[in-house]
Amino acid sequence: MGDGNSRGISGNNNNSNSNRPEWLQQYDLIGKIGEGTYGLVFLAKIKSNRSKSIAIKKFKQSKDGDGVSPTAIREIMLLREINHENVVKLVNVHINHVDMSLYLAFDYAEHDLYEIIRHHRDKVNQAINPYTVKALLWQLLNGLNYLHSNWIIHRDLKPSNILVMGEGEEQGVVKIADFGLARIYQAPLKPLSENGVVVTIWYRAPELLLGAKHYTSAVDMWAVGCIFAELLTLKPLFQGQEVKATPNPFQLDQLDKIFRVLGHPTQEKWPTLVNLPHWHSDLQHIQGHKYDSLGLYSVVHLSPKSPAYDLLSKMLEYDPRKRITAAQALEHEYFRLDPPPGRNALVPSQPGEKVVTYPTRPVDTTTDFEGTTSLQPSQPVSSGNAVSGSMAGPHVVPSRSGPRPVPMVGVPRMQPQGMAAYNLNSQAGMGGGMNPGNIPMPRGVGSQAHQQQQMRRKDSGMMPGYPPQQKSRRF
Ligand SMILES: Nc1ncnc2c1ncn2[C@@H]1O[C@H](COP(=O)(O)OP(=O)(O)OP(=O)(O)O)[C@@H](O)[C@H]1O
Repeated sequence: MGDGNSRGISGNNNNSNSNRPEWLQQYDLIGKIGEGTYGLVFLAKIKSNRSKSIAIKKFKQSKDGDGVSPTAIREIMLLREINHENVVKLVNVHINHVDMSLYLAFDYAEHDLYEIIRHHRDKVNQAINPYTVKALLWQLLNGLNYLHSNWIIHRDLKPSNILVMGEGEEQGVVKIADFGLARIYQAPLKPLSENGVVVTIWYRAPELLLGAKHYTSAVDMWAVGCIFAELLTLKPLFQGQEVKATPNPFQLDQLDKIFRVLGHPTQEKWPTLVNLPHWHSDLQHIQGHKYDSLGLYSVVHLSPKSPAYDLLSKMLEYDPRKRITAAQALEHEYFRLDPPPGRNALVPSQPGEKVVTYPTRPVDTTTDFEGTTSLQPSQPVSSGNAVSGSMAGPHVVPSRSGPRPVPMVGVPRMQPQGMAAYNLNSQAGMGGGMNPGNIPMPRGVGSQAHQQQQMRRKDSGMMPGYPPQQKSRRF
């Protein structure tokens, strides 16, 4: 760890030369890159290696001010063991012991599927090429197969959680983010959905919507099916409207959207359906209404005989016990046909095919780690401190007066057995204090980025301007 704590979690260890916690001093904060259900995500640079970008996820406190429980910390420590090319690496864990707020530092990825899909739909108005779709899907399944083999169910897979590396050695490599956090969220960190933040239900499996108490890795495969369809059509497959005043987790409109496309689930096809709480409780809407299937193939514009359609329909199988697994999906014929999936998903598959340039992440430089302070852009400083374009995104950060010390007391004494202690000292020097202001930035950039991030959170997916439906194709 950056603080030399071999247990792999940093807390209040202060540098003797400074009253700032050591872990903060490893980073130059660039700005906020996103806001999720549980907190804010920041882009930072490691001071000793400015080509290395880090995404720091700060978990907001719940209204009750609950902190991080030992159980949550144990879960996080386990996540540090996870090591796979298609899963985003958790490189550091920091706890502010004063308010028990939690900071997780991950490897940074420039793109995600939400932005890639949006770029094709709203900017270039053209489908994602078949090779890219296949390579993205294969890598997603590869990472998921690894997580499932390690008994980790993601539970919240959606396009914004599927990251894709930008320029560099790993360009075009998929990284699954936010895995395993659902278990940490459960308690004691309460989701901000209780505070009015929108939580996407579009990728939620029908067994969850119908109140299944025990669920399996099949819930992730349902989400992969929805994402696969969205990569093909550039449009979310099942866009239900979330209703707050409804018995959790029952969402009638979401089920309605699913049933319209796939038809009404039957006990014949899904024998354990009758055991699900909401199948019983809502006789009028769920059992009473008989849906005629629109036909999935007509919605995704695939031939019902195509391997792509075959794979998709196996991912969207109602009965979770019959749904295809990640390991089985990787063996599917779709991946054996031309074009085969590759490591860099963002290169064209055909010679002469146009390379799509995706925009870099907008960075809101007006928000600091506390998530509240408005930073005033001021004098540009020496170019030696400027962030290089490709790594830092299109925007740079305003100067600001100096670091904001986070008081830290007491580190929880964790004794995780057999855990690889990650020593950030090998990557990041500890010299100097946090100095997020040393990077110049044009005025106004931060607020634009903030607006864009807000838009993204509010994006209901019902935006006008979808391109005309793609023609059927077989691949
Ligand atoms: N390691 C990372 N590198 C780059 N961007 C990241 C990284 N992790 C998350 N992000 C981005 O930060 C933003 C917020 O992420 P976060 O996971 O907090 O929320 P979300 O996935 O949008 O929503 P929710 O928390 O409700 O699931 C997203 O745009 C996401 O793509």
